Amino acid sequence: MQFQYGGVIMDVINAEQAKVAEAAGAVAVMALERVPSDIRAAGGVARMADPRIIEEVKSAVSIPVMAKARIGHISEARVLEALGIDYIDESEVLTPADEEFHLLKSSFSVPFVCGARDLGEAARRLGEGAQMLRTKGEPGTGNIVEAVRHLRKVNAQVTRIVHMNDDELMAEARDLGAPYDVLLEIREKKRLPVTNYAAGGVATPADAALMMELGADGVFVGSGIFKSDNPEKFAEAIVQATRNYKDYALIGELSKGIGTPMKGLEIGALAAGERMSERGI
Ligand SMILES: O=C(CO)[C@H](O)[C@H](O)COP(=O)(O)O
Repeated sequence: MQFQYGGVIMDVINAEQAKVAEAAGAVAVMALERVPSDIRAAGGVARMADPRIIEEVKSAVSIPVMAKARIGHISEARVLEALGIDYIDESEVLTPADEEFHLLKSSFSVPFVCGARDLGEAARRLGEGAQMLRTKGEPGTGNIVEAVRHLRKVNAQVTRIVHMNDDELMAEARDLGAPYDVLLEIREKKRLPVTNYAAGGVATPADAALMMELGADGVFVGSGIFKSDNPEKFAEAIVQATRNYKDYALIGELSKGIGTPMKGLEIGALAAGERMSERGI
């Protein structure tokens, strides 16, 4: 299953939030225990959500339901597969279970989305069988700067390999730590072979529009909606802004009096080890 161009996927922690997301026009919801800014605040180990909550979310909406498993946590992923979830996010937002190996996603019947900061990470996740990508950004910060950095980087690297000959491509595969056949496919298609949504730090309608402007196929939003002071309004405005990202007058209207966005975090203020995007590379 590939998600539509211009779609928004929203993190939700219960059935009530899932209904808000569906009513706003989200193309899918992501069930998790806490949104990333609350995961940061809580500290400790972040795990797969309670299956009961996942089932409640599944019963509350008719759009696809995703859920997160820890990186390399084969058993969490198998449990989610058995629950009949539509997509699994092998996510750096949760505490990694395995610091060396990602899941062999091609051995599952359920599709996976994975995060990447650059083309090497993206190609490795595709080589393992991911069927959707997302640039990582820095989740739970409400700060778009890392999402911009990662999206620009992946796109620049794709553009670079489109112009390479076969010898150059093999050396690039070596340098990126990327499977050669995945790079061949990207060169042939002149883009990533799967849908790539931007994630991590989208906090306003204009942030979502910026991701589309920079070439994302859609956006993931978690904290930016449910840690704002008006989740319904933010959810609707972010969906509209993502779909109509070139309609700047509309985005201005959507942003008027929308309320207070989530409080953001300066990336430089994060202590060593607090960057979720550095997990699972
Ligand atoms: O991991 C995710 C995507 O799969 C989260 O949905 C996303 O990163 C949320 O970040 P934020 O809370 O900053 O919107």
